[in-house]
Amino acid sequence: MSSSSRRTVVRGGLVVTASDETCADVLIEDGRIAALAASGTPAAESFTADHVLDATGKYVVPGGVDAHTHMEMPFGGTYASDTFETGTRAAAWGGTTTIVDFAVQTRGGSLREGLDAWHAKAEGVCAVDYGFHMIVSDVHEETLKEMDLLVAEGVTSFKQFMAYPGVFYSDDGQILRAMQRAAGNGGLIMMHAENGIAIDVLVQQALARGETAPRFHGEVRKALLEAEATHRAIRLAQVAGAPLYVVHVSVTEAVAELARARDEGLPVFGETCPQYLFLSTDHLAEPDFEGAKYVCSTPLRPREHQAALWRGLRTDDLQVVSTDHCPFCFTGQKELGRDDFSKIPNGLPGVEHRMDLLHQAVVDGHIGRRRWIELACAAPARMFGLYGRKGTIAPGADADLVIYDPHAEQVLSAATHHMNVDYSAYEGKRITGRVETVLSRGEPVITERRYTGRPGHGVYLPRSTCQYLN
Ligand SMILES: NC(=O)NCCC(=O)O
Ligand SMILES: [Zn+2]
Ligand SMILES: [Zn+2]
Repeated sequence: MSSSSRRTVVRGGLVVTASDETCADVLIEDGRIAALAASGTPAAESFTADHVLDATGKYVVPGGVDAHTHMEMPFGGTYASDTFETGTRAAAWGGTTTIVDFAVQTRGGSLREGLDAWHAKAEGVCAVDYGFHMIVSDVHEETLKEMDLLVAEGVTSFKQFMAYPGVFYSDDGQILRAMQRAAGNGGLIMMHAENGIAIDVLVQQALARGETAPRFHGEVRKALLEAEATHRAIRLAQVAGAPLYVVHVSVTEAVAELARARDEGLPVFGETCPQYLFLSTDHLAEPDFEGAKYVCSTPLRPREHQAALWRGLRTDDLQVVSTDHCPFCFTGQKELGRDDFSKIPNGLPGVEHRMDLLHQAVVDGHIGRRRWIELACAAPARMFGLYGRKGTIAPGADADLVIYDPHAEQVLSAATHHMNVDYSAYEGKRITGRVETVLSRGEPVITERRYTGRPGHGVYLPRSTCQYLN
């Protein structure tokens, strides 16, 4: 049966959105949410459907929106090991029904070529819906004009890098010019804020001292150099009159920069990722090259930084939790840097675990239940122009729903995850809570812990501009 003729009712769950918690039945029609009514009331009893899903004792939450993934991303001479097919399937297993991935402009290439290449990778294979940001790694007059065209067609956010000289790096002039363009066309600049020029000096000095192990990746990428770059990005955006979204914030000092800017009234936003909330430099320091599994940039930090990140998430100095999912297998990929940490491909797998890890944060008392949904669903949808359709449960929204069992116990492991990568960054971690059933536009993608989706169900999502600024 196609989604256009399917009527489904989800009965008896606690419907949790970023703003409300109500025991309600949810009626789905033509792939969208048609109505909600308090469970047990005549209005709810009047919902008739071909399919009834019993959510008694469970939560019914919006499908997660992961606004930071890198499927098949080229890095360090290899490619992220999840394809759009495997990565979106793993996302679905974890209750994420929308990803926004990063199309890459190669140096010397146009934005259009990069975007076309990413469309070709994703089209017809995704299990859940997807949109694109654009990585701008070669700012010049043509690129700037192309930014306008992309915003008009629904690619409304652009990532720039203050890190990775010679690869994705932009200097301050290039950043300022892109920000000025975004100020004019409504785009949102997403910034990888680390001082890559200074870091490269420290990398060479460390290697010259024979410091080749994974833990030195964390030591050379200093907290101060993230804070400095965050400060510089904020002030460049201020000069340009542009909004700014800082990705993968990992240190106390960077949160402070964001908080100060927001107190000044600047349209500045921040994202962190589960790895900075749950993992630390202890993992990077694991012996026998095991630390390579945890090499990502910004790097994992000493545990002391986690309190500031949690506080930022509670006080709204940080608005979004995304995964920065960028998996590389330990065997054959992370191993490229066995003798030189700077050759370890940067990135961690995580798209499958974000909803669960943030639910664990609810259980642990770091955040409340509605804040969980705000950070994982509503805020990323709003930030990247998808809210209304994605990120909430309300009449007219896409019926992207998760039936979530808050009492189930699970242990995260490479043996049971669905990401195409040979290790888990969270191996052995116990989680209270588990995704049971996932609907994407009313279609069952996960049904009581069985995969019932299909490649090609996921559609491309053109996006509007940032809805925090409207
Ligand atoms: N984060 C990371 O280590 N890899 C992906 C690329 C990026 O986001 O900088
Ligand atoms: Zn980055
Ligand atoms: Zn990233």
